[in-house]
Amino acid sequence: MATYSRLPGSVALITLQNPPVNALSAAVRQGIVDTVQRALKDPKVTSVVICGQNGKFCGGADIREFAGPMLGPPLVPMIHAIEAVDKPVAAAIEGVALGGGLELALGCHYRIAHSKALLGLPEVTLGLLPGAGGSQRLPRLIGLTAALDLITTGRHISAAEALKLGILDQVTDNNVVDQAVEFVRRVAGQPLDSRRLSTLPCPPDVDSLLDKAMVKVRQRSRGALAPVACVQALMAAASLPYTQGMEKERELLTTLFNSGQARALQYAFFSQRVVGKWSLPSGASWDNSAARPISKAAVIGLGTMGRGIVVALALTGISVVAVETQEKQLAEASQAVPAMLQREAGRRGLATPPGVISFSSNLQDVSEVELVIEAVFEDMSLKLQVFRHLTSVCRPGTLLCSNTSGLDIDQLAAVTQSPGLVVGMHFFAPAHVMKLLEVVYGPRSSPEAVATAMQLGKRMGKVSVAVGNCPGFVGNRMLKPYLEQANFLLEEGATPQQVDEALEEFGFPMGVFRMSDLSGLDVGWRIRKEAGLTGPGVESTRTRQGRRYSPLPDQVCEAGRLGQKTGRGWYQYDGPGGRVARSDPWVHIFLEAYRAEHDLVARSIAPEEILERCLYALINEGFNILQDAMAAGPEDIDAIYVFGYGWPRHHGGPMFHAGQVGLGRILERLQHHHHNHPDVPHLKPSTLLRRLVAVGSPPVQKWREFINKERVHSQL
Ligand SMILES: CC/C=C\CC(=O)SCCNC(=O)CCNC(=O)[C@H](O)C(C)(C)COP(=O)(O)OP(=O)(O)OC[C@H]1O[C@@H](n2cnc3c(N)ncnc32)[C@H](O)[C@@H]1OP(=O)(O)O
Repeated sequence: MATYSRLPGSVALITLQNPPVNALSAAVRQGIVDTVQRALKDPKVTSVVICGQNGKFCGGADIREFAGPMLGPPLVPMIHAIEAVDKPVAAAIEGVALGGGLELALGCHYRIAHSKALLGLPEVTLGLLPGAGGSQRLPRLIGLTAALDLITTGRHISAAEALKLGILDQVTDNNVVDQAVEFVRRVAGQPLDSRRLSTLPCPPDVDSLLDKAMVKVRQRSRGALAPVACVQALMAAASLPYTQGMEKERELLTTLFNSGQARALQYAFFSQRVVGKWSLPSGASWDNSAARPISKAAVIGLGTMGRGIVVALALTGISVVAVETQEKQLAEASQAVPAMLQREAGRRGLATPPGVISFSSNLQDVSEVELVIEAVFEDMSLKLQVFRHLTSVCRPGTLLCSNTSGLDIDQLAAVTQSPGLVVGMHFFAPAHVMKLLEVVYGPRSSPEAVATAMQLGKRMGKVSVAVGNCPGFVGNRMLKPYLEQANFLLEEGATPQQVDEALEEFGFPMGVFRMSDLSGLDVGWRIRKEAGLTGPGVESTRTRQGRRYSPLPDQVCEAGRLGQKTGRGWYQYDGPGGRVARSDPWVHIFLEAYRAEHDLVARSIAPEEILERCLYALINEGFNILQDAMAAGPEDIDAIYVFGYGWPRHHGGPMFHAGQVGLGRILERLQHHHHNHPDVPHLKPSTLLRRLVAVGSPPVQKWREFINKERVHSQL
């Protein structure tokens, strides 16, 4: 709703009230329409201020309403009515003015903001465009270049930047409502024509800026509809009168609204919030578990991951003891880390935190910290050694975390004096940049330890997801069948390029083989060696541990082709460290020889089969994970894939995508592929998938409840 009050001196104050962010629900829109009418009719009122309750102007349209039929007054005429008022109307912006919230402010004649306010048009991130006139008013106010940037990236900007761009008329450190009231009193009676943005001319696109932007946007966000529609709306603003521009805006918005992509992106928005409210099968959650405050931490091992973790911690203001026992590595890290910290702080617009990192080669130096993150090589015996040492040097009560990407947390906990204080904190490279953190709880991890790791993740700006302790946890466990299928497809006749192109066309920033070259083929090789699947003494067959196995990646790695770092992998590069992947005749000859050796006849494989085999195998493992209670719900898996594995956000995440494709279809295709490849257990449809199909394929939002019920009745 919106409340109305008349302040002394003939100013009407309209306050939006819809906690927590004053989203423009039907009730709020009705409230605005009614109160604006009231202000218009009241002869004693000479000017109007619109503000939001509880320090937040407005977080935009109410996203929850998008799923149902449109009720209440529509936004566009509501904003037009405000713009048409013949008394000055000012938006008093505190907290946020985002999406429809900023569009509402653009309909006001003046905009005054608090210096800490954030403004933006993030609709593109929800699969939409600023469809309440924002795509037409903003370029009229700040020009095409700046409007293009804000609308196609959806980024939030500070009040200072908004003032510089011309979005705001005034910024204040004081009470913003008081300032806005004073402002409108001052301007009351002045002509308003030039303040009505819809009546101003839009600058023309003289340098084909928008054509160039369209090419860039299509390249950058492969397959995503909203960024393209945003540019089209700006093209309309630049070339058509306002009314026709608005018609185009509405037409584009309708197309986007009805697209699966908008639903996927809105689901992704809510998933991110759902996973923050973690809960464990034991019933532990934020409601009953308190996080410990952490001000001093240590990181053990200063390879690529360890360095990134040090930077991520330091950026939060935590003092970090960075330990590396190899002198050469320590010397390199103590040069590299401060530079990384400075770069990352600059990228985030922060001052470099002074002197919070100390470097050491001595493990004894961690004795005073409250939390340790071990980031040594992915080798269980080495990690056990580190944990034994830590438990003897750290003071009682220190949280011991491992950055393992898939090893058994419980085994590590078992060698410590307080197994309850051991959790996994699985970062993704580069750890100071990537948003995802898997917080891995073992059977003995205490709720307090999980809460502390989740809270620390939040402080570092991560999307932290609590996951159970199983080989590979959630992300890498699902990656295994995906990678496996990609290798099998090579055996059957595909090339690395064909596989990568199909996946990149789907929307992944990089296909599986390009990704493997980037991370290094030795990484996977070592994990397979640890699992007893490859290495000296393992027989070179295509069946290992009772299932089909492809030795292809082992052989490429053993040929010294480790990927980008050696200039050769599944592709060739200009040299070691090269970034541009080119097809390599060596790989094609190697694949032909391999197929001949194993009597495999190459066949032509369609992109559809590539996608089905890779993605459905991965999705199937997601169902197994839910069935095993290693993830609390499909949102957790989807957040992991969107934030950590490059799953295209406009496809929501693997589990959401399964629902979009249709669970019946996924089941049928898995059955088909499993029938053709009975020696591949990952293609055998999971029991949970079968159960969901049997009960009529409920929407993804209902799975959590279904799984819990099935578990109670021991159906899973
Ligand atoms: C016709 C088309 C015209 C307009 C289209 C639009 O306006 S689309 C909406 C554009 N707005 C946005 O994209 C803003 C989305 N919200 C945010 O970015 C953040 O929530 C915000 C406002 C920066 C606040 O962040 P904070 O970290 O403080 O809180 P949190 O994100 O956890 O949100 C708190 C709860 O509010 C819910 N929520 C936030 N925004 C909206 C919204 N626009 N509609 C509905 N609900 C919203 C959010 O889900 C949280 O709910 P909870 O139940 O507590 O999880």
